[in-house]
Amino acid sequence: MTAQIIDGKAIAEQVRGEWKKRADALKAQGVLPGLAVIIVGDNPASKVYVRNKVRACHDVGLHSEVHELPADITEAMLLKQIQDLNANPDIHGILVQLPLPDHISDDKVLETIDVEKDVDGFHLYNLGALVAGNTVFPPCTPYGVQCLIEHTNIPIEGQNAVVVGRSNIVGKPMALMLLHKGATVSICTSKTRDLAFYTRLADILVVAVGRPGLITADMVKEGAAVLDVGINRTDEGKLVGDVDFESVKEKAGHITPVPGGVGPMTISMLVANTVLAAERLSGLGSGKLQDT
Ligand SMILES: Nc1nc(=O)c2c([nH]1)NC[C@@H]1CN(c3ccc(C(=O)N[C@@H](CCC(=O)O)C(=O)O)cc3)C=[N+]21
Repeated sequence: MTAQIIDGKAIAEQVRGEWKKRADALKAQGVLPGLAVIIVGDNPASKVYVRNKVRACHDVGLHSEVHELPADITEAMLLKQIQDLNANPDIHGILVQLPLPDHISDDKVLETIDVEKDVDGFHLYNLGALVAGNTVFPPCTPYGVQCLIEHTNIPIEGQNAVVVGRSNIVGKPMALMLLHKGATVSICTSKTRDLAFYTRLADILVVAVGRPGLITADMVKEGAAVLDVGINRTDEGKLVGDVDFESVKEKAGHITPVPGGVGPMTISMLVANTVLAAERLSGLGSGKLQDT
């Protein structure tokens, strides 16, 4: 079997179009959805991602602003910036780009963001709401993966889903979202004994570890949907995922490429969450997650 390649870029654009309608409705009522992105230091990859986020906001007609802070900023000063944005009525979404320098506590930063403006969904309250099945803001990357699965009409209910990776921002929320949609979910890590035993069970395989070539064709069930969240830069400067794309695409039913798969969707979901936040804070529009 040769897999259908899931065109994340095209689906991301379609999703952006859907959220643009909701943004336009808000704008017609005098509310311009606004996103503030804080970036600390000069990590080149972070700069690329932030640029993509700003461009997506611009495409949908949202306000966005980037606050570039020096790598040696104190934690207290960063927290003060967040508090100012919490209080700013023109800003509906706040995102602090990770990773942060070692002298700053990620936890403290994420807990300082107003829960209602936490468009990353990384605040402990929002993580807890997700666990309880009462999602406020779904974290953008797993939300994007779910959206890709649903747009491709891949069934979730009753299916075996395997998530490789257990981070708070991708693996764990991903597993919970699939669980809420009725999948039977296994969470593995790169250290799982006989990882292939689990991955071969998967009808839906989501990989978010950050290790190129981790998943090879022999580890994949014929016809499975394979969603690759990995982003790794090779020595030659090429971007690759965690899945050995060339071999796995001959066996899977569906597969996402890197680049052009999950990455662009992550950014569309950030746009979605910013519009949602603006609806909720203004009391206009439904403020509801749409079924993707
Ligand atoms: N607070 C926070 N929120 C995040 O959502 C967040 C973060 N920190 N830190 C880093 C990760 C990573 N991430 C990506 C976003 C877009 C692409 C993306 O646009 N990828 C393109 C290629 C981009 C390129 O050329 O490098 C693609 O896959 O086609 C990738 C990765 C968001 N993250």
